[in-house]
Amino acid sequence: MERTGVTIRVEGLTKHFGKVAAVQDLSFTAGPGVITGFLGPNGSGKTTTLRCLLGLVRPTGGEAVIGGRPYARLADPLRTAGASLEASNFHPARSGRAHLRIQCRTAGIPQSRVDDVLELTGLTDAANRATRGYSLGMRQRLNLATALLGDPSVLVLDEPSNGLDPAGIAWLRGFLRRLADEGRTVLVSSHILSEVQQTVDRVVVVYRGRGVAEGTLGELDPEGEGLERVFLRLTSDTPAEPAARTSGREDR
Ligand SMILES: Nc1ncnc2c1ncn2[C@@H]1O[C@H](COP(=O)(O)OP(=O)(O)OP(=O)(O)O)[C@@H](O)[C@H]1O
Repeated sequence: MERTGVTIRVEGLTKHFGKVAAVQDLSFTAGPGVITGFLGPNGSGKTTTLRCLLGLVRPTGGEAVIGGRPYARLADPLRTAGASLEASNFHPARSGRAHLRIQCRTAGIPQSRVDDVLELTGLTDAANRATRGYSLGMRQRLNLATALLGDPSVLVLDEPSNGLDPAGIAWLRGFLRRLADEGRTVLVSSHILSEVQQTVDRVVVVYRGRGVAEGTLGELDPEGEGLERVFLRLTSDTPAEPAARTSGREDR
């Protein structure tokens, strides 16, 4: 299917929760056909940024837009951007299939998509089981299936590998690659660079709410010192990076 690329753009994004500066003047882009890793340690503002992008949290300043518009002003939001944020609370007695059917009905998406996304995410065999019996990995797959219902051009996935076993992580890698190869924009958050280094093309690294690096993996590690070391250096209090040195402190 021919897709027109849709770019994610975050510009000067700032979000304060009371005295906590969760995100501070963060700017980056994520473009079509590319998997962008959004990386940072716990509490560095990743989820808050993704929530701003999806219109779930109102920024204190700056903007986060999809195809030039805030999520709330997209003409066809579910067909433009699909999201999976943290492990959702599915109704425990409802089957995966029933959950997806309800989502379709609510969003005006044809029910025929349910079987498509079950197949795509490898959940067909478990589709009629109640979600209370789903493992964390199966819940992640159901989250992904839900995000894909509208066949969106943009996918925003918060820690999608959480709960997946090694085979599941390998599957996710190939799956995200296919989605990007179809021309979609894929933004994936993670705690650890080494975890996603085989999956992503580019990374945006945040620390204490601020952007500290953006580029391809090669650009981030020109000296070949190892991505794990680069990540730890960028996201520690060692005064190596100006952005890290000037960032505010907040408590979890
Ligand atoms: N609703 C909220 N109210 C108050 N503080 C919040 C709220 N949401 C997030 N924070 C704070 O903002 C900071 C950034 O949190 P956020 O969840 O965005 O980080 P994260 O990088 O996604 O972390 P993790 O990897 O642990 O999920 C943290 O200090 C967190 O405690």
